[in-house]
Formats: sequence, structure tokens, C-alpha cells
Amino acid sequence: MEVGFLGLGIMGKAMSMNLLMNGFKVTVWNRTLSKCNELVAHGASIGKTPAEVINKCKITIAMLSDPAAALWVVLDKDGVLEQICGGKGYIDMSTVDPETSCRINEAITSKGGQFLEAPVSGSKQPAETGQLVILAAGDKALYEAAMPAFDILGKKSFFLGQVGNGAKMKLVVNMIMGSMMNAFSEGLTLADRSGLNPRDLLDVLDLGAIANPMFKGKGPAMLQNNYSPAFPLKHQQKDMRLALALGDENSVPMPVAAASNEAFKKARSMGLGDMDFSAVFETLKVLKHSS
Ligand SMILES: NC(=O)C1=CN([C@@H]2O[C@H](COP(=O)(O)OP(=O)(O)OC[C@H]3O[C@@H](n4cnc5c(N)ncnc54)[C@H](OP(=O)(O)O)[C@@H]3O)[C@@H](O)[C@H]2O)C=CC1
Ligand SMILES: O=CCCC(=O)O
Repeated sequence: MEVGFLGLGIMGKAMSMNLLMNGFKVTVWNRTLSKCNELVAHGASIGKTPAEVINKCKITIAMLSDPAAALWVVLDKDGVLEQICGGKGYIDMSTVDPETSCRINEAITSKGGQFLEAPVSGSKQPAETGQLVILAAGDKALYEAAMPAFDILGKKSFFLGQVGNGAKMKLVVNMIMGSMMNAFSEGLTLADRSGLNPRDLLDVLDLGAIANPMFKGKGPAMLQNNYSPAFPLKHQQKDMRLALALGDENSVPMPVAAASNEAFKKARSMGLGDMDFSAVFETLKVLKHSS
């Protein structure tokens, strides 16, 4: 099967490489073109623009940073819209808000193309090992046509109905995850400041009712101040912001998520936006001990 792939950041590089290693013919494009080199060394072709990739491939996947990037790649000069037409499908796997996804859907379908949003749960390592959870919505026929690729990329795919539902599900999940990371950071800090060994806290948590892969995976690295990015903090803050907007629209009070968003904003203001989102832990270290 041949696919196009737009966006070779942390996720896009791992996902497109995984497709390539599993026998797919892949044509890649990235805004910073040099990031295509590693994929080309493994057999990928390059498209010089998003339009060129769409022209070549029946199905094209995008994995871009945020709503502005997702819209730019579709609507701008040499973008997806210039070549999309009947018989071609466009799958946006970026995390965006439902309104952005609906705008892209309208643009693609107005030219006769098929559109699917398919954001993912799971980070760099699940992307490398094909263990993502795919949250698709939109054109059901395109979902079925893309299943061979989804089977490589993910351990489970959900079809959630109309465009917007995939984006909403993803934002709800990441809103919970961002709030959990803040509670975890506060717990590690409280353990330390009150004279406990935070490593003991990790062991206790891992044996109880709130054990989870995130605490287990990130905790030891956090205690070593290691925030090598798997999920960049700036993207987690974007997701909190978009989830809070969804809460606004639906009159859902979310004081925990709002406080977590402030903590991620503070971390960004400290220059930690490109670090892993677990670097929000650092915002608590600047607090002085009370006498
Ligand atoms: N990392 C993770 O664990 C996960 C991330 N996600 C989501 O996936 C998406 C990608 O994340 P990730 O790979 O981590 O992000 P990165 O920051 O590593 O990569 C972002 C990608 O978007 C491109 N990009 C940014 N701005 C523009 C623009 N204006 N026009 C064209 N391309 C642009 C970048 O191009 P360039 O190289 O030129 O900068 C790069 O290819 C995000 O929506 C994120 O929220 C979802 C699940 C997990
Ligand atoms: O959007 C990023 C999600 C990261 C994860 O699910 O571990």
C-alpha cells in the first residue's frame, strides 16, 4: 500500500518509519525538509510540497503540531487543497480542536476528497512500536481503506462517528492526563518536602489503586530531572487550552484542568516548552521552603 505522510516531528517520524519498515511505500514531506533525510535513507520518497504528496498518493496522513499548522498545510499555497480530489483521502492525526477539524473536513470534501480525523493516544514509544490508540471520526469508507495502515500504527482503532468526535475524545483524554501529571508532581514534591523518599512513593503508588503506566514510566526520570521530550510540554498546554475551550462551550466547570493549564503555562514561561510535559514538575521546585 502507498501512503503520503506530512509532518515528521517526534510522532510523524516514528509513525512513517513504522509504516516503511512494514512494507508500505511512503512519500514524506516536512516543513523543514532536512528531516526527510533519515526516512529517505530507509526507502521513502520525498514530495517537495504537501500538494505534490497528495498528487502522488491515494491516501495521505498528516501529523502536525497544532491547529494553525494543520490549517496551513491544507489551505496555504502548495497545500493539500490544490491537489485533493475525488478518489483521494486525507487523514489528519494531529491533536486539534473540533472546529479546526470541521474546517478541514469542509475544505477537503468541497473538492470531492474524503476526510478522516484520527488523533492518537500514546506517545513516542507506542508510535515506534505500533501501539497507538487511534480515535477516528469522519468518512467511514476512508476509515476502512486506511485500516491496513492503522493496524501497523496502533493496537486498537475506534470509529467515533462524525468529524469532531475524534478531536473531542482526544482532548478529554489529554485533559485528564495533564491534570494527573500535575497531581503527581505535587505528590512527589510533598513527599520530598515532608521528609519522605519520593522513590518510596513511586513504589507505593505502583502497587495501589492509582498505579498507571505514566507514573511508572515518567516518575524515575522526573526524579533525575530528565525531561527528554516524548510529548513536548507546549503541546500538552495546547491540549489543556483546547479542552478548556470545549468545557466553555459545554458549560462544564473544570477547576482542576484550569489550574493544571496555569501550571503548564508557567512551565512554558520558564522556557520548558520543548521539554517533556513532565517538566511541569520543575514549576514546584522554584517555591521556597516556608520557615
Ligand atoms: N509527542 C507525543 O507524545 C504526541 C503528540 N501528539 C500530537 O501529535 C502532533 C505532533 O506532535 P509531535 O510529533 O510530538 O510534535 P513535534 O513538535 O515534534 O512536530 C511537529 C510537526 O509539525 C510541523 N509543523 C509545525 N508548525 C508547522 C507549520 N506552521 N507548517 C507546517 N508544519 C508545521 C513540524 O515541522 P518542522 O519540523 O518544520 O518544525 C513538525 O513536523 C501534535 O498535535 C501533538 O499534540 C499526539 C499524541 C502523542
Ligand atoms: O498527546 C499525547 C499523548 C501522550 C500519551 O498518550 O502518552
